[in-house]
Amino acid sequence: MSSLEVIWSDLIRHRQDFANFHMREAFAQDPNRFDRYSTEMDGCLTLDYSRNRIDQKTMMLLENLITRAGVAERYAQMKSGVAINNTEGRSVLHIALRGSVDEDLVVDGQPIVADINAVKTRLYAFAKGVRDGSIAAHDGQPFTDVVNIGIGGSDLGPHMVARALAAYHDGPRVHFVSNVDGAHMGDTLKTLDPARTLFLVASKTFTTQETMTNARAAKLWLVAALGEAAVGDHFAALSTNKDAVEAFGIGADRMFEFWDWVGGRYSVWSAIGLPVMIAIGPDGFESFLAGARSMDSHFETAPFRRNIPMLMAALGLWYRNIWACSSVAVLPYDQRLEYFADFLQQLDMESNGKSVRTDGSKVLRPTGPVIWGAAGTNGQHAFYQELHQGSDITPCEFLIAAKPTDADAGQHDLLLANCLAQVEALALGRTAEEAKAQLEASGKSAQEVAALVPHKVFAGNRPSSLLFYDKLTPEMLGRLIALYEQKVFVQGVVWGVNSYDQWGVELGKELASKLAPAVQSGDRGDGDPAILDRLKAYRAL
Ligand SMILES: O=P(O)(O)OC[C@H]1O[C@](O)(CO)[C@@H](O)[C@@H]1O
Repeated sequence: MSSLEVIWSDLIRHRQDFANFHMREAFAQDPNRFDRYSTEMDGCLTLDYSRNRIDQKTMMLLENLITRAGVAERYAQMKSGVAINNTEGRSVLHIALRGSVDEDLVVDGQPIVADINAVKTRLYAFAKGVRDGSIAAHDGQPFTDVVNIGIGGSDLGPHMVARALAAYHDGPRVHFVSNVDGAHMGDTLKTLDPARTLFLVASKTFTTQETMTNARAAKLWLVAALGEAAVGDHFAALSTNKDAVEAFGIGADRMFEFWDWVGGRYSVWSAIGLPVMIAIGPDGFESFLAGARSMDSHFETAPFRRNIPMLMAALGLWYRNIWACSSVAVLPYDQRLEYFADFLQQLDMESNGKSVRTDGSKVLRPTGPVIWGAAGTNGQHAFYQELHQGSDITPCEFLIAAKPTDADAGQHDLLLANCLAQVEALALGRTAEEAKAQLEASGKSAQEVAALVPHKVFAGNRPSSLLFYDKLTPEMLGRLIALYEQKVFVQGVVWGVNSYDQWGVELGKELASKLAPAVQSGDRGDGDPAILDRLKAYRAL
């Protein structure tokens, strides 16, 4: 058995030590449990993981697992430009976009830091121009609205970030259209004036069916109102595919490139961040990058028990592989992080939702869990019932700021109280005695008490971690995203998968492209007859 498998076996055996574990007793017996199982970074971000089914031995075994899996070695390879995305023969260097690699790093013969800086200079100049009106619409007047057309990594990152940083917007309004459902574009355009609207076509490949269809729809809408001559002024492209951008009719001066070594779901730090640059300005974007850079350096240098991404990855492995938890709930108590779980869904599930290892052999144990969640307190009134009393155990990751971004009328105190109450309730639960006492105090008869007690008992002992941050600034958001990117990296290395390809998305894309002409023309073509017959039936409706 390999040394890694020995640690896995130790972890499986160690689970039995928790047969009688309850967080209630763990806290009662150890007044220092919070100090023992929490850590902070730069005085602005704390991870409290004390409400988990863990003890010192768990943490020691998980640290061994991560060390033996070669996480540090893999990260060194990633940083030096080794093509760790082996199925696509690509380096993985999104960390370079935030300045976390050597200045003189050369990839495929190119000094990439110089390339990054050159494109960033152009992006910032463009963003500034759009913001101050020096880059104007066809009629010479400033743009008031910017529509980003993209999907997946070319939408989720910038959309989530733009929403999260709403308090810092001082540029034109930004909108995001992703779905090929015409209602998405239609509803967005209804609110806009073509003369004042700039479109950013965001697509790494510039071939994605949804994005190209939506981009053509936007072009038709614009041309119908302003004429063909306006297209050059009202469109820009964010892509790695120069030829396709030119073929669409967007000039080289309006194309902002990025590179094959930036994965779609890791691309918000690149030209794909242009809508954010326009909304909050280049200085704000620099802070966003700086936050991510500080998380990268923390990840590389902090010892395991103080390393926030490592600890979160370790806990995820513990629950996924030893406790067979199939999902993780991400619960930001921050309305502006309402798209955070959607973003993490792609980041985590497209990265680690894999069944084969980098060498093509089958994975040995379950990999990436389902990631889901919603902003608190709304989630409390939707799915928390299941979190507290459902038959599955779902580890929860809570996020909350110490301070609100805007002054409020005391709402933030209530938000914080709700968040802490949930964390507490999940961990401690409510015993039958407590439920009984409460019911008796409310004047219920003995019969009613007996009938209600089973429903009022909360088992507790439900795991959660809490990320407590100072304030949702661009800098903090950069830290949080990089934290999750690094967490996903660590788990991918331990499972032995390639976290940077996404072949699982391809089959559906291929079939949709094949079926599209048949749907459009009604012709059976060479598609699956069963599907085509069903299409005919739909059409007849
Ligand atoms: O930026 P593109 O090339 O349009 O791709 C969009 C998205 O499509 C995917 O390939 C699959 O959803 C993602 O990895 C990517 O972020």
